Amino acid sequence: MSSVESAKKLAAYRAVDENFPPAAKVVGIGSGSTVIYVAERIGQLDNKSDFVCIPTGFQSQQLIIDNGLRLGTIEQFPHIDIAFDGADEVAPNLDCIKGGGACLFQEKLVAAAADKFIVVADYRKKSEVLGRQWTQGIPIEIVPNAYAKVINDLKKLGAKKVDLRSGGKAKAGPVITDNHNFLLDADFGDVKDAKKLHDEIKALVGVVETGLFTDLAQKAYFGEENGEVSTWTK
Ligand SMILES: O=C[C@H](O)[C@H](O)[C@H](O)COP(=O)(O)O
Repeated sequence: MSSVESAKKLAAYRAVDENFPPAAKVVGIGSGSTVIYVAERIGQLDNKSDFVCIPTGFQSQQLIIDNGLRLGTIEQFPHIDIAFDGADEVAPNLDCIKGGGACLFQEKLVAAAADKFIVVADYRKKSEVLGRQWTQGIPIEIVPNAYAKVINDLKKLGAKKVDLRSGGKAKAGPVITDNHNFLLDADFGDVKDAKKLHDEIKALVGVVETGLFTDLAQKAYFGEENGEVSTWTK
């Protein structure tokens, strides 16, 4: 296993071991490559028939099923005890950039419904200022036919570059999210006030949600290159 992969696993296992409430009834499962290990660890619990897991997208749903966990929906269980998720970049105040894997809307829905939101990541995600490590831009989910207007709006707000995320070799044309929307990646450089920028972007007609997660995470676990785990707490 590479050092990055083992860092992800260490962070995920430690986060579950230290935070999973014994009496949990509803648990949010995020998306991405780090959360794979969260689902794996939760799947090793003896009491896994005692709680349901709420996914944040298609991949997350598969993780829940593949690890023998009970699947529920956010419509059935709008109050979540604890949610675990990865991040593309994390600032010391626990503001995050998320959505590198196109799952940001359902991730934010689950995080906002959770009493406790725990971030798991490897050492590359720590950042003094958002926008410095994750340089491809802030992921923004938009209604498809609004893309040209929202690109213009984002440039007026100060974005240096805005890309409509493409499917690359896997799909000609834009990435389609689990909610059948498009994604923009907007490069604002250093993000000094994530809440303010989120509010400005969210106010644009056509924007569904932004990948700026502010005031949501209570603790972040980082797997380090040397095999240790460090934490940041709000
Ligand atoms: O859309 C994807 C999510 O926000 C992921 O949680 C994020 O991209 C981090 O993923 P990974 O754990 O693979 O770095």
